Amino acid sequence: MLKWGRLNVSRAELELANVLQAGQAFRWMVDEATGEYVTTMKILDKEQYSVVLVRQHDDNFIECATYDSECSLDDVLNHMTKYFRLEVSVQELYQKEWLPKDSRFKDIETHGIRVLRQEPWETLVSFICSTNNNISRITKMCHALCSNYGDKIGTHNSTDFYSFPTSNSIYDNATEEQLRKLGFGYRAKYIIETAKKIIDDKSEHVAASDSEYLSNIASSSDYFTLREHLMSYTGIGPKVADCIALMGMGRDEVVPVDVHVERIARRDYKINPTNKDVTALREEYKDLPVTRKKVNFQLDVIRMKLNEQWGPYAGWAQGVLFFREVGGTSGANTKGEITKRKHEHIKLKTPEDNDLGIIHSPRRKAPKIKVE
Ligand SMILES: Nc1nc2[nH]c(O)nc2c(=O)[nH]1
Repeated sequence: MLKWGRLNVSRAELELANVLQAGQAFRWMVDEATGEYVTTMKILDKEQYSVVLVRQHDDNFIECATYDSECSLDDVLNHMTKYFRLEVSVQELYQKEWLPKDSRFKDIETHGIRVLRQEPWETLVSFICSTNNNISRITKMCHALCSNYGDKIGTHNSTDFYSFPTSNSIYDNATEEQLRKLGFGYRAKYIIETAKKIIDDKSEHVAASDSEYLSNIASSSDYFTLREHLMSYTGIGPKVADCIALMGMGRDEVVPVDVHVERIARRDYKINPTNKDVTALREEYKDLPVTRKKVNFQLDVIRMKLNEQWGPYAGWAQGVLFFREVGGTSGANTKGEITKRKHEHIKLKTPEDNDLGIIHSPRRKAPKIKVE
């Protein structure tokens, strides 16, 4: 029998549907009959994964539970408080940080969007999968990694749930050919090479796990050193590195810039990087060889200017605008299907160029894609 515990949080601060399956996290499955979201995670600092459930049947609280009898309800609630970053009030950020600095926020609702604090290793691999990809396919890849190379942790309503595989498990068991067959395309090579490099890095730094190693790097590095390090892995460019820093390492000020954010910056903020801006950045990065090679200087000027515009939680402001810009999302359900759907409470827009491929017309019927 599951025991559910409550976390007091309003829908304005957290709307599960808009946060768990909208481009930040890719392993939550929704049970459409009950509205419960299910995944596996390492509760607090436990080594093992547990099956975790969350639901939101009230406007003022969410409920959380686990099948893991070794975890107390308090452990689950403490863990989920950290995962959802409930110490941060988005309403307060909106009123005190964003609105005073940026009058455009007058017309912007936050829709219960907040930035998650996910496991660094899982975030890193998920965002390697996100390159030139859409949410359906990223979700499918993350589930395929877990069911092929992770450990079975438990079952909920006849659906099996797996751990996210370690770098060792991926490197020892996966081949590039297998990953290609599972639908990873050119990212197959990136994942295997990154797993290998993390294994080498971990052994050099005596870290117990992939995430511990990455957390140590994050906590001892400033933003530029961290990004330089993340971009030293195959398949990680500046946008992916920034997503990992923001959503997997708690770097709240970081603004990932992709086509959507570039469009917002140029269209709504009239940010058009000049040669002078670019030259200044080139000078700043002269001792960062990976950054110099991988960064797109124009986009990096945009990153910097949006960071200045929105302040210490600029990454959260990006999350709100990113969500608004892309308009729709996709997520897995516990029947093993991935379905497209519109965001909660917002109107859909017309798609233009969209590398996440998640804008869709409200009139078009959403296709169902099987998770293998
Ligand atoms: N909030 C954001 N979510 C994302 N998902 C994804 O693939 N990119 C982004 C992003 O830039 N922001």
